[in-house]
Amino acid sequence: MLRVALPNKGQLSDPAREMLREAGYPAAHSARELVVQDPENDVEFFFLRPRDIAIYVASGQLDIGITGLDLVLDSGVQTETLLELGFAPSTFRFAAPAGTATTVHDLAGKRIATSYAGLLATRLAELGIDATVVKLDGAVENSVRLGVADAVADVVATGTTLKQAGLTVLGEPLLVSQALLVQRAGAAQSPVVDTFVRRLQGVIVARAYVLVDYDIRTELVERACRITPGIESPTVSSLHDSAWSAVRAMVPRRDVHRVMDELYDMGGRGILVTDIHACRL
Ligand SMILES: Nc1ncnc2c1ncn2[C@@H]1O[C@H](COP(=O)(O)OP(=O)(O)OP(=O)(O)O)[C@@H](O)[C@H]1O
Ligand SMILES: O=P(O)(O)OC[C@H]1O[C@H](OP(=O)(O)OP(=O)(O)O)[C@H](O)[C@@H]1O
Ligand SMILES: [Mg+2]
Repeated sequence: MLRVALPNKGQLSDPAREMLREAGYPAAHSARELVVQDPENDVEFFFLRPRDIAIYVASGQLDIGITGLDLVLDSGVQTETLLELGFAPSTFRFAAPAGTATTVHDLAGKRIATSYAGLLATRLAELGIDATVVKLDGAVENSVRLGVADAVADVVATGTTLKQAGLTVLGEPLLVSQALLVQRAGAAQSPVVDTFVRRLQGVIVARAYVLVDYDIRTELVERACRITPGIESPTVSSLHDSAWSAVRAMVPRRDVHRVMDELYDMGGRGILVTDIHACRL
């Protein structure tokens, strides 16, 4: 049975469960449980704190897990990334009250609060900055106002929390992070893991692409296919009126409106866009 670690709370928890539900693992949706069996798929889900997941996976107790890149690096254990999952995008950055520091090197000798002490220590060493790390559990942005630190190193997504705390980012991001599916470094290849990865990959592709169908005059098919090349090659079908053909292709969701405009300008008509619910490429 495949043993999978899932985040039990926090920013990763809901999107991880949603992705697994879309991948055909509805049992993973039972929130607030410690362990959930999914006999149909021969999988056992363990709900764990997000920052502990890399530790369970690296130790070999669990086969694979969903966690964040920042949490993996912070834990200092060795894991292998099987898949970037595309959710919980964030950066890890220094921030300080405006006017108190202009470059990251102004942080030398200062107190920096973080809940990612391992990651921060690594980055400070790489930057050659000698500073005091103040380890906090969360709500790190409050630490400067409350006088326990001079700056913070924290997760920034929209920047709203930093702004509320009156802090300004300093320097470039120390890390760009997102949710990952990880396994133990050096784990042997396993068909059960491969199936799990393929299912999640199917969800990622289904989210990133739409299916576009359109009719085009037959002499324009070649030109139109250059706009919608698809993954392998678009499907071209003949219509009852042989002057026209029908084309079907997968198109990146973010490009779809530009593609529709270009097809329409070229004479494409009956352009239909459909969501993809699941796929295997
Ligand atoms: N506002 C956010 N937007 C997107 N991703 C985020 C955000 N905050 C945290 N993350 C990411 O989510 C993952 C887990 O962080 P989260 O804050 O949920 O866990 P935690 O801090 O260990 O737990 P908790 O906050 O419940 O104590 C990390 O990879 C982090 O980068
Ligand atoms: O840039 P933003 O969109 O404002 O998001 C960033 C905030 O989100 C996370 O907080 P979380 O809700 O996990 O609370 P925590 O600080 O207690 O971990 C993170 O630690 C930041 O505080
Ligand atoms: Mg948090």
